[in-house]
Amino acid sequence: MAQLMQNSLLAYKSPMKNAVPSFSSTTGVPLPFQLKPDKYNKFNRPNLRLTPVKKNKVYAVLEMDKSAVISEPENTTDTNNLILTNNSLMHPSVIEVDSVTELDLKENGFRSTRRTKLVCTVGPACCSFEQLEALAMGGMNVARINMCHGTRDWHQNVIRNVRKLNQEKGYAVAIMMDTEGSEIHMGDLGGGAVSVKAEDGDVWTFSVRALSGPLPPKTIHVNYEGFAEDVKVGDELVVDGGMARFEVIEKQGPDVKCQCTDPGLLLPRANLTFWRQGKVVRERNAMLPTISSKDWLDIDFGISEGVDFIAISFVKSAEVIKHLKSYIAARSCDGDIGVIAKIESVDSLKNLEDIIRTSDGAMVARGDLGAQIPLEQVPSVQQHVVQLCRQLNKPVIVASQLLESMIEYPIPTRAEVADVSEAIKQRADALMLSGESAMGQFPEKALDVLRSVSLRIEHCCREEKQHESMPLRDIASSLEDSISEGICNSAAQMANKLGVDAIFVYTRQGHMGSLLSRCRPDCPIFAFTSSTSVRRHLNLQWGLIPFRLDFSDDMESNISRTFALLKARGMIKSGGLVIAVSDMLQSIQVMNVP
Ligand SMILES: Nc1ncnc2c1ncn2[C@@H]1O[C@H](COP(=O)(O)OP(=O)(O)O)[C@@H](O)[C@H]1O
Ligand SMILES: C=C(OP(=O)(O)O)C(=O)O
Ligand SMILES: [K+]
Ligand SMILES: [Mg+2]
Repeated sequence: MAQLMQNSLLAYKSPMKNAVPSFSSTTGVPLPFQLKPDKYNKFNRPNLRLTPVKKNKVYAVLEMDKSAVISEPENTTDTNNLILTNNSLMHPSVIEVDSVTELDLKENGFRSTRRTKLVCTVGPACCSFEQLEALAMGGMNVARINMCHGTRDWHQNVIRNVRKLNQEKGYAVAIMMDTEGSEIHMGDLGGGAVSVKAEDGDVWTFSVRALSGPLPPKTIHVNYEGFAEDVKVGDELVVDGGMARFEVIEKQGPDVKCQCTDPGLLLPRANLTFWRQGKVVRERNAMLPTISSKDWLDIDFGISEGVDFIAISFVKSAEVIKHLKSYIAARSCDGDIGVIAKIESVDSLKNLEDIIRTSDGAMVARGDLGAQIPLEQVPSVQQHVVQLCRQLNKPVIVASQLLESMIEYPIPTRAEVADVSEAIKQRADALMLSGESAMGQFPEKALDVLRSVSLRIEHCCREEKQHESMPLRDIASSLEDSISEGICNSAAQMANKLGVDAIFVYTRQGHMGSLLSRCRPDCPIFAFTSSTSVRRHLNLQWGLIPFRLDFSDDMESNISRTFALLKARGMIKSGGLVIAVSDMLQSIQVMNVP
């Protein structure tokens, strides 16, 4: 017995009337089972749909609406048996794509698909399988887990839920693990409180003592041992970039007494910075390793769980990224975990280009960044990082406070919508939700705002031909890379000039896919890869619609097969103009969908 999964596609090869329909794959590997006549007898049965294709050797494609069980033949000489030789039966389908993308392509046509990718931080408000599925349906491309919070068991459960979603529903949601980093932060609040109010004039104790049991009132634990020695009376203590402020009034050994000068809410594990004469103080804490010993354990956990990306907090230099990348290469079996540098400190800005060049992507982590540089500089730093990442062909995420008010309210402020629009106009690869999805009241609504604003703004930019045509630097370091780069740049240029409907890219490692995404062409890019892991990685990049598909070195047959498979599922229509490129055949093909 073999299980035919929902949406399985079978290529139907026997056009003869009343003949035994035989099924084959391009690989032609026979499977050791057959379909009983009564199971397939009538193609108009609700669970089988036959779409004629009449192209090359594929005459039709069968689509399963429901799962079906195929049994071993009772009599192998029975010529009425349907011979299934399609290896795709072992996968959910020949071409793997999730139902949301499929429906979007069917209903809206492929030109109107969303180009900006969406990252959701997973927290208590969205961690169940059903909640994660709702986010995937709402457009989540990447799920981020923040190792600052929660236990490893909790995170493991989230990772498994996302993986199940991908396996069972065809999604390619990537998992990004974000490290805690070793900057100074507060501990959990006493009694499991979600927040406490610091009132104006109140005196609080910030202590580095290991406080066991319930915390005394108005006491906060600080994770960095040198804290009590490094601060001075008169220093300003800023919580979470200004959510509350204190002035250091007295030092008592491990305890630091501080008076609240700006009342506000204290949240568990909020970041702390201390300022002296208008500058962030970087005493010994500047010497703390970027990756703490706890972070290394989390990284080992991430590697063993097979996360797709690891985001490193408070990166100061390219060295740490290099180190982590070689650590991962030595330990992970397929070595395909991308390292994302979080740009959130003064030090990261000093070494920006080196850091980005060494990483597999970057995040403009505006939360902590805004606590380390004057707030009015954050927008220009964001724009600079976004542009630099595009030049260096690294995906970039704009993060933090995009829809902060939606933690509590079902609609965003107009200013938040304007901020989101600006990031979309800058053509960042991805936008990220933090507290909005992790612990807010309206995770799905917040995601929906990002989705609908992205669609709207992208559409406007295309209509008004508003986007800048950024001259792209040459980045290739070998002749082969140079050829790939040239092909992608030209293909994107042609696509814009000819007004093609889509670019198809057959990309084994994802490199050609990302080079095309870097050009930010007017049309969407259908990226076909045989690797499920590459497919997830491509899901962080602007404009790419990643499909999993087995393909051969024969581009002619790859393309006609892709057309047949996509047409059979209504994802493309005859007559559309397509440009195809691949990393096997160094050429650009322009053709109409037959
Ligand atoms: N795994 C988790 N468990 C509990 N709470 C979480 C978790 N992840 C995120 N949160 C909550 O969501 C808020 C926003 O998430 P995030 O921006 O990632 O963290 P932070 O505010 O620490 O920078 C956190 O402050 C925390 O309250
Ligand atoms: C994304 C950020 O990092 P975290 O949420 O881990 O502090 C940030 O600081 O903006
Ligand atoms: K973090
Ligand atoms: Mg941060």
